[in-house]
Amino acid sequence: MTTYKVAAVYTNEDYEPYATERDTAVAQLCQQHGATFHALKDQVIFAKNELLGKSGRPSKVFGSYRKAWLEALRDEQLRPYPSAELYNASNLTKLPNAPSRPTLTEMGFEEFRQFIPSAELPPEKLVRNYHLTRNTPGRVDSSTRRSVHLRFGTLSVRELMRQAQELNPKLLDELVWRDYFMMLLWHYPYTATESYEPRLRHVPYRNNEEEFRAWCEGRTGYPLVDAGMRELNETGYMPNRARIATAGFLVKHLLVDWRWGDKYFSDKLLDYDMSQNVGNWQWMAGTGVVAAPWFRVYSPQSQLKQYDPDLAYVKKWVPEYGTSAYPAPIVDHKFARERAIETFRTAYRAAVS
Ligand SMILES: Cc1cc2nc3c(=O)[nH]c(=O)nc-3n(C[C@H](O)[C@H](O)[C@H](O)COP(=O)(O)OP(=O)(O)OC[C@H]3O[C@@H](n4cnc5c(N)ncnc54)[C@H](O)[C@@H]3O)c2cc1C
Repeated sequence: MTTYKVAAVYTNEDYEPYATERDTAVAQLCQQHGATFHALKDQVIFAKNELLGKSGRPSKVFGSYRKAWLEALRDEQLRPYPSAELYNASNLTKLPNAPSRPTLTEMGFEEFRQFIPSAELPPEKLVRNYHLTRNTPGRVDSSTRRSVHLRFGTLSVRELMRQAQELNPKLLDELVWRDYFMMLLWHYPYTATESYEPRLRHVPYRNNEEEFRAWCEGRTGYPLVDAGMRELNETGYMPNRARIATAGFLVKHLLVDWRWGDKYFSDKLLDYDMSQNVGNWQWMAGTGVVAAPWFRVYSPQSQLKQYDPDLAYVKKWVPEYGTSAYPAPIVDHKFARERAIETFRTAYRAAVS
């Protein structure tokens, strides 16, 4: 600002609390220097205030939000922006004495070889079958694997939405969830670190560190949970069905605060996105703006039978399953289920009275 005469600053809007604060500070700086500041919509189809309920607040029912989303959708909203054409040498002005762009190493990144799915649109066949395959973590083509690209903007959400709109409404639904959680985080930034549901802010979690470590390392003796955690540790990815199983198990079976799990996922997931992670963790814990009922405790064994009946997923990530090297269950399901319901119920009732 002091070196160049800046007329305007353009950026894409970002809803994370830190980003909101940062952009507010930059906007103020621009104002002080007579430059205009423009934060534009790019990462979502409908921005934070475009689809509010009658009360002027976000709807707390996903079905109502989805209905409004679908009704408001116009073809042009799913058209890709011509950014590749506009971003060319003749459109860019070279600043005299401009500092060179820092390299990734200079920014503190280290090289780490890891599988990254293609940034192209997923194959048509996969998208057509998505509703049939999405809950089978043992298949490599069970879901699109595009979350990391949506996270970093290396695939346009508009293009993926358009493909989903043409080929598979279930996939479109999942992408609408993404818009929804982004909007919720902007309106309720405190939910990044606090339960939305005030009656569940004082659940006496056990937070047993040894059990937490066993969960992190995939040593709980529940194979679907262990497979998910081991895949996460090794690849930085975990299929949605396994995220549900591992998150539910941590909060309900082990009674560990959902924030511990949220933090662990944030350290490990390549597609980590605060709005999606917090939204989903609070959903699983029963504490969110939208949430599964707090008394719902999934059985990890029933989930295994339902979603990995031939053990394809488990065999891939937990090769010692079925041998004496595999640990016994860290806690009995029936006992843990009753303990979780009782703990949550007591906390809930105490907060109400
Ligand atoms: C506890 C927990 C934590 C999660 N943390 C994250 C996270 O940090 N980042 C993240 O992108 N997703 C997160 N998810 C949502 C979901 O698991 C991933 O988006 C999905 O597994 C990514 O794989 P995919 O691209 O193959 O998804 P697909 O099934 O192919 O879905 C396509 C896209 O739809 C969106 N989507 C799918 N499922 C969901 C969902 N449940 N909520 C919101 N959007 C969804 C994602 O953008 C995804 O890339 C989390 C889910 C749970 C249960």
